[in-house]
Amino acid sequence: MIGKIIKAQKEIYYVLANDESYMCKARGVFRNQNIKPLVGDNVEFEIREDNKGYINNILERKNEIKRPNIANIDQILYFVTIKNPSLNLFNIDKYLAMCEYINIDVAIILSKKDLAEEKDLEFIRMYENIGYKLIFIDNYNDFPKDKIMNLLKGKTSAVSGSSGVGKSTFLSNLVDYDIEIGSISEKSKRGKNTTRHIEIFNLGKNTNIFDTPGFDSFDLDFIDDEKNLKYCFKEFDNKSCKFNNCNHINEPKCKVKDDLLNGYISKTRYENYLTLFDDIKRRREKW
Ligand SMILES: Nc1nc2c(ncn2[C@@H]2O[C@H](COP(=O)(O)OP(=O)(O)OP(=O)(O)O)[C@@H](O)[C@H]2O)c(=O)[nH]1
Ligand SMILES: [Zn+2]
Repeated sequence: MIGKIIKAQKEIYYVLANDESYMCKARGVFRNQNIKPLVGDNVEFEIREDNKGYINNILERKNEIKRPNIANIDQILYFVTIKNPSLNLFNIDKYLAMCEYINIDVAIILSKKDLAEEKDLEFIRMYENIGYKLIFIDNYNDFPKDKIMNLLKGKTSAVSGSSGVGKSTFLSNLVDYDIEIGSISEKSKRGKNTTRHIEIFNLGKNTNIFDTPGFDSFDLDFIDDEKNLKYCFKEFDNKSCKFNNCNHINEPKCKVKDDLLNGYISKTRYENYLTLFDDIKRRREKW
């Protein structure tokens, strides 16, 4: 059978297939090859006579991220707030660059919109102009469930963002935590001090969401050469400069700098690009 690992706890993997979940172990051969099945993996498994499940094969991964270590993410919902915690455009641009680099779609969720004033929201609307999906939510008084379900439909999504941006509250608006896992009904043990396992919640046919602790803190160590950063800024036209390897910094006849002067590219985005460029370069040179 083929299914998807929706939860891993110790050495037990819960595999969902045809709306049924099966407890499986990974075959020893994985351990020998130092391969660990991940939550999100699509796998071939079998149920043997003793009613125990065994994962025989892991299907090719579309992608994989660390912290938490999960696989096959179709899209990330990246949570930001204007206040509590306050907006940090540099972190946003860094995060979006990472998503572009590893080629995962990302939608921006502006959470706690009740705490934001209209003028503050302008900064965030800029990302919509660049081409990112953007949804405003208020988890308590104005939760746009239809819009969110529309965004999630048919995909496996993961939630991320800094601590305190409302990720857990968001998930509790979507998911009934009394979920059934095979015959075992489990009350999810969330809360600050409980150890958490990684889990996928099924929200409908082919629609899943990872319940994850978030992975907002990361280094740009994923980009090994600053020359690749320009491809991680969606709105940069990398084809129209005088030099085709233009990094859009000091080169003459640069289309990106023209676009900046004309206001098509935002000043903060461009400045964050320069800072990230230097960070990556400095780290590379230190190696
Ligand atoms: N005003 C307002 N407060 C919210 C909203 N959503 C969540 N909160 C509050 O913000 C605080 C943090 O919410 P959480 O859902 O725990 O945030 P989190 O992103 O899961 O935080 P971590 O678990 O630390 O990663 C809580 O006190 C929530 O009650 C919202 O839409 N508006
Ligand atoms: Zn250029």
